[in-house]
Amino acid sequence: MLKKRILLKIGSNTLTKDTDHISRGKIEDIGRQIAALKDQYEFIIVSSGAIAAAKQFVKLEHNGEEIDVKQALASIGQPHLMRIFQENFRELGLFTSQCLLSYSDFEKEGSKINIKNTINVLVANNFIPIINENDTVATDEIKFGDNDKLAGLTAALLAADILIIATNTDGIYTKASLASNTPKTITSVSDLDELSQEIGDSKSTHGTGGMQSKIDAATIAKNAGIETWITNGLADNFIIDAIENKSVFTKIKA
Ligand SMILES: Nc1ncnc2c1ncn2[C@@H]1O[C@H](COP(=O)(O)OP(=O)(O)O)[C@@H](O)[C@H]1O
Ligand SMILES: N[C@@H](CCC(=O)OP(=O)(O)O)C(=O)O
Repeated sequence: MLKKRILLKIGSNTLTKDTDHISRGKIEDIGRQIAALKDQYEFIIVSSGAIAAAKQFVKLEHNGEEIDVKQALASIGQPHLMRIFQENFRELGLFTSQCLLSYSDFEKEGSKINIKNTINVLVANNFIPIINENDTVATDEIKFGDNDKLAGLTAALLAADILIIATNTDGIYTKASLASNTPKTITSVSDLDELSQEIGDSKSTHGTGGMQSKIDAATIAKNAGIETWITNGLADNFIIDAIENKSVFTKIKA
């Protein structure tokens, strides 16, 4: 049976479960679901969380918002993040690998071919590629920190069937419901311009992109014929529940 390919993007807030620490429990929850689904689905992960991982181990002299400090934190945290993935996934019989990519790589035909070939070899050999931005070389101009777009570009390049963006809300809420503090999810939509009208510019503690960047990622996916699901990664079993339609999330049709 031909497996469906899922590109799973995990935001910093999902990985930390909205705390100051990377949650081993959440990484285990994700691994357990991937293991349960592995006969029908193959997974490629885009994971944020390098900066969040570093903050749990170090306090740099300048622990500010400067781009070079964030880049240094990402460099410190990325190996810790990968170690946590590796330790938890190995217990479940899953193998992981790391790919660090830059936006500029998606502008070079040669690099795109290499990314595609490498990841296809990894997946064919049952390794789960875990992708993050190559934060050391990223610059302000190419919008450092926004892994949603990276997930959209990767899903398109690797011809995923579904792009799942895990965040800390039950998908995208209507603006009116947010204003009245009774969040109501937009469950199915195909007009992305209409959807953008519903978005506020708020972000959560560790997040960088906010909801608009998830819609930008969905736009890239849609143009490549890929459906996007925006799901609540804080919930246990969120991937399987979305597949089985047991949870409330936003489906952006291709
Ligand atoms: N219409 C909306 N529905 C849901 N969340 C929204 C909406 N508009 C803005 N947001 C904000 O987007 C945040 C998710 O994006 P972000 O903080 O970047 O998280 P992540 O780390 O998962 O990428 C939500 O926590 C919320 O504050
Ligand atoms: N690439 C960096 C920043 C990514 C980030 O925070 O993005 P997101 O949580 O998807 O809004 C990291 O791994 O910490």
